[in-house]
Amino acid sequence: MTTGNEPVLSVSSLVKRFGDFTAVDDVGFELMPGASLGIVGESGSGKTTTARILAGLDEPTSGTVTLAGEPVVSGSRRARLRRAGLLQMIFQDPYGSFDPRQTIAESIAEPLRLHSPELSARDRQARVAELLDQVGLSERAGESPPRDLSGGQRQRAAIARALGIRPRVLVLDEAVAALDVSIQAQILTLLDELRRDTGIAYVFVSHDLAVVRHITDTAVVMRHGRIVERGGTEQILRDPRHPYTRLLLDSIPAPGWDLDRVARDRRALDPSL
Ligand SMILES: Nc1ncnc2c1ncn2[C@@H]1O[C@H](COP(=O)(O)OP(=O)(O)OP(=O)(O)O)[C@@H](O)[C@H]1O
Repeated sequence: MTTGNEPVLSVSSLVKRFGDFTAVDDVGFELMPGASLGIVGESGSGKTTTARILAGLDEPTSGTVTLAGEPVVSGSRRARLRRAGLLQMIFQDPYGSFDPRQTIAESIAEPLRLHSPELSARDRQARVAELLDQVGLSERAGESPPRDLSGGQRQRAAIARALGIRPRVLVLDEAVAALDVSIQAQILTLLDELRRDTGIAYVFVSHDLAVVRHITDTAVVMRHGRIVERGGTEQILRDPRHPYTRLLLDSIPAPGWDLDRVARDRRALDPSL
């Protein structure tokens, strides 16, 4: 078990190769209980591959992941269950992860059955009701199949399902990218509240710096599989050190945005372009 002073998640010297191609190159970071870390970078920078390794969906070529003080090992069902109990992942579009034949409430109950077999049917039902309430979904939404829910409601349902087993870490991969801006704001506010109320920690993968600014305290910037900058999110965004981070910031359309300058800076960073 970890205490408040030990990281709930440690990632060290992580490498992932696909054939000759290195998608993740010597990545390391730590996450304290209740903290929120952003992983930012352009498409193809290795963010999703890193997130998938954390969740056990991909095996690293080398490197280690330690969760709640325990080195993560792959293999047995027991080990997978243990990892899932500590760390859950939320994707951009959770639609495919819901069984279309089940109601949302049934989908939320499923992991409880697996991870908390001691719960009676009645207690499980009560826990599902509590989870729906926690993420702001009505009882009626709980009785609906996933197709009847909006994108924002489905993301709330995915969060409820992930929270059910009380994980220590939630990895969110572009979790609000597919939502309208106003719905994005609602989900981000919900995530803020949940973090405050439960002490859960987030790894928040996003290409959207405005979103990362809202939801994270610290961030790492990835480029070509490597971390090129790390630190407090506000500080990185206010005073970026690496030219690539500056380029990411300059690429956000804003009043006075200079497309030519962005293109020039990009060529300076990547002469092959
Ligand atoms: N299974 C795979 N086989 C081969 N190459 C892969 C595989 N998965 C990812 N890659 C490559 O690894 C690189 C990093 O991909 P990754 O999805 O981690 O980046 P990303 O920063 O999350 O980008 P995006 O936001 O577009 O998903 C990309 O060049 C991608 O093509």
